Amino acid sequence: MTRDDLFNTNASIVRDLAAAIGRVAPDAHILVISNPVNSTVPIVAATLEKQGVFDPRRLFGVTTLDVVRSARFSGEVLNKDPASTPITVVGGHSGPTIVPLLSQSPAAKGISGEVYQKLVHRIQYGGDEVVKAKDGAGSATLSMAFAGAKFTNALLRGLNGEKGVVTPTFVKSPLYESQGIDFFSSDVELGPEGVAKIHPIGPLSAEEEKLLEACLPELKKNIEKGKAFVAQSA
Ligand SMILES: NC(=O)C1=CN([C@@H]2O[C@H](COP(=O)(O)OP(=O)(O)OC[C@H]3O[C@@H](n4cnc5c(N)ncnc54)[C@H](O)[C@@H]3O)[C@@H](O)[C@H]2O)C=CC1
Ligand SMILES: O=C([O-])CC(=O)C(=O)O
Repeated sequence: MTRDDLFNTNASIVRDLAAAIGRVAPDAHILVISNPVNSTVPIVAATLEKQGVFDPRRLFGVTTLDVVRSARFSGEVLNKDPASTPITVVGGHSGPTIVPLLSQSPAAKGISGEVYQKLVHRIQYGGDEVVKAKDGAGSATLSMAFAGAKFTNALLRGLNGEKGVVTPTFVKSPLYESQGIDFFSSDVELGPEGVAKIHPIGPLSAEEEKLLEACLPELKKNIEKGKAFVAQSA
């Protein structure tokens, strides 16, 4: 079971929730956790667009668990407290679309070879590992609660006017729009309106260039699938 398999169940639920939000709370900030995030975020956007109330500053796909896993697993490899190994993760939220930028971390940039390959694989497939282990009984409940709270707190700090609150999140983004990929996760500064500034992804290592190459076509498919679902909905 991959996150994309959840599409058939979750797409209509997310669409209907988005339509209700558009009707009764069009100014709400919407934090989407339901999978597949790469498709459900475009579904929310397209639904709100249909209603004429979409504000891209207020819609977020929660990819924080990938950031939490990256810090945790890198910390294990380096034998360091995860708090001291923060990692930016860009792209989307499923397998090959999850691109951890270890080269940008002073602590993790030296990890290489087989250890690097295994670490990246574990970050990309950590969620699937949990889903398999729970064998039909749900997903990463507690760590998602932690990640959801972490992202929500960051957003609330930004909304309250705190400066310099920056974290990766999957938003409507200009970074790869020219390639038909108009949603992307990268570091985003959060401010009084929600999205204040979308940061570029910065310098990549040769390995990360390859990871990004694998990410983009998959992400494009996932986004298009979400949009097509709303276009076909009555
Ligand atoms: N973004 C992320 O990093 C993560 C996303 N997830 C996603 O979060 C979602 C929930 O995961 P779990 O809590 O493990 O699943 P779960 O199966 O334990 O819980 C799903 C809940 O949704 C309720 N539900 C079903 N249909 C509904 C409807 N039409 N309206 C309202 N509620 C409804 C069910 O009664 C159940 O309580 C899944 O889509 C999962 O893939 C989970 C972990 C991490
Ligand atoms: O795959 C799932 O349903 C859960 C998930 O997103 C994760 O743990 O990252």
